Amino acid sequence: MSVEIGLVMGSNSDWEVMQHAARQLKTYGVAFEARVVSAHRTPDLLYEYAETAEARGLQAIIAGAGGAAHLPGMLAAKTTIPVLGVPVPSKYLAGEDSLLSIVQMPKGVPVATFAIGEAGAANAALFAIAMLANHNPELRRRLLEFRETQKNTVLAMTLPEVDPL
Ligand SMILES: Nc1c(C(=O)O)ncn1[C@@H]1O[C@H](COP(=O)(O)O)[C@@H](O)[C@H]1O
Repeated sequence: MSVEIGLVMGSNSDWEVMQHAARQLKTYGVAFEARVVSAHRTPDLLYEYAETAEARGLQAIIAGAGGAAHLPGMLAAKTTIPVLGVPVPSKYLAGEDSLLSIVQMPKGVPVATFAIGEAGAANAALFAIAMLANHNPELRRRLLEFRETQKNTVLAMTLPEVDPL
């Protein structure tokens, strides 16, 4: 199966968070490639990655980065393939810097921005899967199945009794 989703991150230190995207994609059997690409440290590679993405058949790029997280925005600047940005928690500012760097794009260069951390990484993958599911009934069926399981998990939740004061 040809690769459909690009999963890129600014450093291998982002993997602990970004693996949650990889695991979702793998669960749904979506072919993806995981790469380290940095706008700051490997700008030429970033250009090459973005410029070849369409020809290589990528349907979306999930890009995670922390701190001055320019990777998603620079990818979006160089390709019209949808870019889904994941703010990776940073050491000193807990990922608020990453979030603001990714979400505050200038008009005309969109990046779909997700939550900070592993929920954002997992949701970016689920969003990419939902995009693919528009043309893939089996993926649509599996997404609905997942939502049903998730709903039943919540409905089965119980809360502890409390003692009176
Ligand atoms: N934000 C970016 C970019 C970029 O946006 O191009 N390249 C690396 N980084 C981020 O720097 C952080 C620290 O990286 P190191 O752990 O390698 O020092 C990572 O969260 C990475 O995403």
